[in-house]
Amino acid sequence: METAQLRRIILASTSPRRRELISSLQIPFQVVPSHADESTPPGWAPEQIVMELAGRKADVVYHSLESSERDAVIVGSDTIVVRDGVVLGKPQDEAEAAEMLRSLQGRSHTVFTGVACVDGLTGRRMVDYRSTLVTMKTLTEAEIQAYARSGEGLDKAGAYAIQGLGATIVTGIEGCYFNVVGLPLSLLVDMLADFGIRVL
Ligand SMILES: Cc1cn([C@H]2C[C@H](O)[C@@H](COP(=O)(O)OP(=O)(O)OP(=O)(O)O)O2)c(=O)[nH]c1=O
Repeated sequence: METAQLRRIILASTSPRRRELISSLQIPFQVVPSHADESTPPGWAPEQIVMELAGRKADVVYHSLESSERDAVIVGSDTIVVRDGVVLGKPQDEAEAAEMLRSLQGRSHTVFTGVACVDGLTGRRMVDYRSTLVTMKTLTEAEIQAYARSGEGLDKAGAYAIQGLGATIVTGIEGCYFNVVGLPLSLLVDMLADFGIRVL
């Protein structure tokens, strides 16, 4: 019997989207919310930001584990939206959500998600990222206001949710869809395989 299959996965996240996405792997996992500091110095490249924050989220949970809980691989993840080199995180309120949508509509932007896996037993880490190009249709001011008012984008990077009503304002994507929703599953599966966890 492969001992590898006995390893647990801990998702270091408060995000219901990530929980839902990881559940599609059909392997058992546990969720432990991670409250890592999410500030980064100015001037960092998008991929550097998301890999650092994904790593921090996984590390916080790794360091909180009792020694008896260590037979696990801890997964952390972070998503940002980047338009013309400007990093957009989550909007503070409806007004900022509308402002973000105004800057994203009628053009393309890139969504970056970092993924970190930490071996709870050895502390070995692996961090990587994916980027996806998203094109949004041209929106009227009334449509921007209506979407912002829906509240759907308030806890999402870039103030929209491609998996929700936001699907109606996205005209196309290039790259991994799941990366936009917050967890690039094909990347995660490759990383987990490196830690001895096989999905297929
Ligand atoms: C662009 C986009 C982002 N998002 C989400 C993914 C992330 O959950 C969120 C970006 O915030 P993150 O800080 O990456 O994650 P989080 O705070 O939701 O969860 P945690 O740090 O505890 O893991 O935006 C969507 O759900 N749909 C989208 O279309």
